[in-house]
Amino acid sequence: MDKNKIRVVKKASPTVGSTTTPSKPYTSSARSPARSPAQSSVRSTPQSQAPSVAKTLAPRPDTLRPDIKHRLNFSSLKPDSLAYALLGAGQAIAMVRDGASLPQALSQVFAQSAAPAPTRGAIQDIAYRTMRGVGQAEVLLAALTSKAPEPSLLHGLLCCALSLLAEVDDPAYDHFTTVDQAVTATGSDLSIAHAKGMVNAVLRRFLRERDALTSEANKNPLALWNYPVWWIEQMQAAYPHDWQAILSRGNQPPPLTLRVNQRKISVENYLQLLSENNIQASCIGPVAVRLDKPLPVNQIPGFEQGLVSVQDAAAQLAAPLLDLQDGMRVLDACAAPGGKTCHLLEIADVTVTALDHDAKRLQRIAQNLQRLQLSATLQVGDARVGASVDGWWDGQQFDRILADVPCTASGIVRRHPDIRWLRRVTDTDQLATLSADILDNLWQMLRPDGKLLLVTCSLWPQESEDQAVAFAQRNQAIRLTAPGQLMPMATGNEDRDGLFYALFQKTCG
Ligand SMILES: C[S@@+](CC[C@H](N)C(=O)[O-])C[C@H]1O[C@@H](n2cnc3c(N)ncnc32)[C@H](O)[C@@H]1O
Repeated sequence: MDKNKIRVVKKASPTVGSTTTPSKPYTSSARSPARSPAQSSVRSTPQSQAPSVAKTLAPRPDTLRPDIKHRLNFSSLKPDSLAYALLGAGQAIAMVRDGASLPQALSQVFAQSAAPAPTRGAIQDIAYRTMRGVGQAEVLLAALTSKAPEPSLLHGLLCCALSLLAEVDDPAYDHFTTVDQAVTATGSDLSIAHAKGMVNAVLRRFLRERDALTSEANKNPLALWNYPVWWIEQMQAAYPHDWQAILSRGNQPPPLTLRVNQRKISVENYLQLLSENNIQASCIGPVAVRLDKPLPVNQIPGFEQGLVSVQDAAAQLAAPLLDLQDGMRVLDACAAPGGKTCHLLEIADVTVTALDHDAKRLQRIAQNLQRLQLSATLQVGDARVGASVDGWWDGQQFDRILADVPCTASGIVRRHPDIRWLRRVTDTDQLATLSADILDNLWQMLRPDGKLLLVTCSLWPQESEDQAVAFAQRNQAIRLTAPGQLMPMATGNEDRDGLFYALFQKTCG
């Protein structure tokens, strides 16, 4: 085999880009909260310590710069080469530095290339590996170069190569092959070909001096923890005793956890089906099954037939907390892509309205419902309005409301390692204000004695416990038992993201 060909990556991250794809809309809702109230109804009958470096990771503008829109020229590279994958991953990293989410960036890169599936897998894998260590790569790059490499593609490519070279135990790619292929990738694109010599020199020097350079870089918290400094400080303030462990957990690759659809199969029988397909897995929740090794969804037995969905174990707690009875009217108020909507329908014969202000994301609920052969009313609309004349609500109160409100997503960073670089320090308060407006509006839509479940995937108290306390006070809501702040865990069978749950009941009077 050609030594430069992509070999099977040992630690693939197949969950990326799957049904838990992160949400640029979380960000955009914070930045443009004044979206017009809705609109059409879609009915589905479905069926900073080193300032120079910190600056390079500072918040990006929302619009991609022209050099980021640069069309890559893959034509001189073999489609199954590591050089091809490095060029694609480098462009994706450059786009994230410029404000795109990683899944968005990867889909743009894929749209530009005719890469075969294994190369796409490698591009995605390298991009996610890089994202999990991009703070260190940036600090190293600053130490290895006299000025920031330009254009962004060159910077992104160097970050990818350095991240792969920084892997000491069981590296994904042979280090000398990585250097050779990074130089080939540089030479293949006219916009960066001039820097071939520099790339070669920087990467070879890193290999020679790796230990010294890495230990020097790690004196900088940006490199050591791989989070923006404001994020580290916010974590220290919120969790003074275990902030280091929480930050470290966020840099680990996530597991692939499935929710077994009990309408179709029992957990026991599904585990048996996996075993018959030589797939090792364990049960980590009432209907949560974690695969020992993540797999692309099209290789998961029964996925297309709706036996299972991809959903983190902590997220699987939402639907059961609502204490559903057959025949109830349920509003899932921030519903897309519909993970929790579908779970509601799997556990009871309820009538669900799934609302989201993002029509495109709403389509993903329709796809999920269809795969699972479930049915809901899909509604484009703003959860902050609805009780008014021009709102989307028909005026009939709901028995149950699920409010999985937009948030910073600070509890799910292991799945979305790009989020921390896309957030701004002001996002937490902005999103908390937006969510408070949503919650107050939804409360009017709940029947007396009805229950509302607040969910966030945040670790910041402003979005979670503080929000719950303030909401209960404003609305005289009764607070019922719920898990509260669940910290991200990855020990034994406790393997979950960091979510927050607060359950409220409306008084009858
Ligand atoms: C945390 S995600 C929901 C995840 C979903 N519940 C699930 O389990 O798959 C938050 C959702 O809120 C939506 N959203 C944000 N602001 C909104 C608003 N004002 N009205 C309705 N939906 C909104 C976003 O588009 C996003 O899809």
